[in-house]
Amino acid sequence: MAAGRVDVPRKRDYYDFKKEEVVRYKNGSGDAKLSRVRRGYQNINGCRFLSDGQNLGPRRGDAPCVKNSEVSKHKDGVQLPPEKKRKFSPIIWDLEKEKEVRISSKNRIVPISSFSCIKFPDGSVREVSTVVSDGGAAKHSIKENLSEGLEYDSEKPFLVCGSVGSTVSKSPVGLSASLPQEEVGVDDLDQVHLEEAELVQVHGILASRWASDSDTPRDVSPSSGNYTAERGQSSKSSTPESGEFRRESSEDRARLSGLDELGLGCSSKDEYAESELEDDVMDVDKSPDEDSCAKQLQIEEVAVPSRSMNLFNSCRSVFEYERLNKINEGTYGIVYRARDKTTGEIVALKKVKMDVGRKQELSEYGFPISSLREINILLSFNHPSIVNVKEVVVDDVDNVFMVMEYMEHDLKGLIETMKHPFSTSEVKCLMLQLLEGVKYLHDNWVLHRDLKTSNLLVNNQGKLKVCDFGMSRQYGSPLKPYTSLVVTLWYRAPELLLGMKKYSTAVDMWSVGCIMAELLAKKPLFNGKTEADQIDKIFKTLGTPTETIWPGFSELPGAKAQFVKQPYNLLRKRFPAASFTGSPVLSELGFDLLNKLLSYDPEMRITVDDALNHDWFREVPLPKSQEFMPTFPPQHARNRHVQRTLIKRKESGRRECSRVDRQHKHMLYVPCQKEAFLWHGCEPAHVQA
Ligand SMILES: Nc1ncnc2c1ncn2[C@@H]1O[C@H](COP(=O)(O)OP(=O)(O)OP(=O)(O)O)[C@@H](O)[C@H]1O
Repeated sequence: MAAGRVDVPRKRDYYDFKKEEVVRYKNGSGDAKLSRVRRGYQNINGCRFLSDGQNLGPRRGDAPCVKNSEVSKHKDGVQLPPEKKRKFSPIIWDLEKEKEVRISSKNRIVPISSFSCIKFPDGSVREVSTVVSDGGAAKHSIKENLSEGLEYDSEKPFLVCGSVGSTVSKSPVGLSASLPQEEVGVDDLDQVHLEEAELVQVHGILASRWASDSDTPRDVSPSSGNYTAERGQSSKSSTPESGEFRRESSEDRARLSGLDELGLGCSSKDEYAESELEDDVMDVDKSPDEDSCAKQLQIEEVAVPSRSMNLFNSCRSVFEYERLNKINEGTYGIVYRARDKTTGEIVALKKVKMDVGRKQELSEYGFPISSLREINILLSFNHPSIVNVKEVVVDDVDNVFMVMEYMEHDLKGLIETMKHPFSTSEVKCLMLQLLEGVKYLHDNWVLHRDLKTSNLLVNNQGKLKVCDFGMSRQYGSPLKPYTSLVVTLWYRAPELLLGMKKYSTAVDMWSVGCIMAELLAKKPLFNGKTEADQIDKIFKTLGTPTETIWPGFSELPGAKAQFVKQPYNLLRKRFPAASFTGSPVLSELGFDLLNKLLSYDPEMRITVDDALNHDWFREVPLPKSQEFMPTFPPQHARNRHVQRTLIKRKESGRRECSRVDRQHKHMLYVPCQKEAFLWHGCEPAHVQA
């Protein structure tokens, strides 16, 4: 944690129920703090205060109260999120800027200019517009002194504190640094798009914690390309950046060099860090000056020529890799195993699907937004429990591939093929790694929103990594309404099923609970076929919620329906302490954790930090160490086994695979697809999927 920063129990600050609101107030000293009014008390820095000032202390399970003096403050005394460690900062999507930055799917050229507000060492904030035309040197002008009327001195170092990025491209694909906030859901892509487009109307960036973070600094800075990489893990960046995974070309460098001469860059890392701090505060309490800066600049943007930058232009070619076999296919990507021709390293190549269900994304933005989000987030993240994306490569027909570290299995496939469930100590090992990954996401203000066993990769070294960030998004304070059409049905939290729009990290924790149960039982916990069926299954096991156990439940949009009346929580029956019937057994502590992960009230649901500290991980059997985790034949080998079986069948004259081995059903699933057969020189006509 950075000096002066304090971890705050965020989930308690950002929920939005009818009876409680996240509010900001200013105390006598002018310090603005996040607080919440609920059930007669305010939550300030983790302590509950009655209206008469009496301190009730922290809530059950909360960390001790934070003293005011310990609270990290910026100039307005606003609490700051804990320091985040990243490879570098992700792009921020700004719906407000959508029109300016929208990528035309036809010509893929987006005219847009960039600007920045700069903060001088003396504290004054001024706006600088930057005009970079193709091939031309950068020109910029100081539009106005926004705060104190000080003279601009280009010799002085300064900090850049806010901007709207810009980017353009020609082939193969153009991407914008300021991308809109629409969501891509699993159920109905278009609907999700429209829904979030409507809901997240204004201030895409500027209104959120992430919003006001600077991007143009790096955008316009000559060191922009290297700077973020250099900062590496030490950067808690909540900043949008254009061209993050772009390699800086000599042309770009030349184009940007003029900015350097004029001092348009961060002069030191420390200053940059300070500027980020500034941004967080600006985000929360944006001054009219800053507002006017933004407005002014929006007008400016229309008029000035654009800077042209192609994010994928200098990507390596996919032909640097030898494609070995198809691993799996998801909704948004086809994943192949491949070998780096130069190093011989085995990698996974995820080809971004540009077709199915993505028409609207393509016509609107020229590139699937969910894939861009995934690329952006994964490139910026660096954690042992998050799949590592090494680079992005392109082919000669505009296909984009993510090059990821190769993992032999996904948990879903493993669970389906294993004869016996994981042992308790193996489940603990996997759960700890999963929770570490989720903690990293939540600490970095990202919701995964699609945690499920098929998105958890496992290798033969016993490592677990979270993948598939197509549904993930950044969140902040205050919460904004997001689509509830997220998370694959079986792992979807009840608040999402009931239509809550302002949700937060608890949705991921529910999914973690479902995953824990699945690991123990070797089958999904709630496998509903429709949303109604899913709710029904949850209520039948956990009991129908009431206002008492879930305050605010009855006010949720979906709560008006007639639900099954089941007054008891029957979860323990499915996970007894001892069993003679083959049910998965779970100790008191294990059940306590599972029960807390599956709490109805998202506010009461256990946080990732508390889950990681749960005593279940400290009781025997202790978590197995990774090196002692069982190994399994890799998926492609299992697929090859199935291929051989199918080819044999073909050779023996059988026209169809009439008998599908239940145990290997999932293996058959992949090779039964046309592409896999063509790959292996087979014909799909001989196989029934
Ligand atoms: N790095 C990897 N190494 C090995 N296999 C992988 C890797 N990444 C993904 N896979 C396999 O590909 C499958 C699909 O990947 P992924 O979930 O990223 O695609 P998707 O199209 O986003 O899927 P979804 O339909 O869940 O949205 C995974 O379930 C896993 O089996």
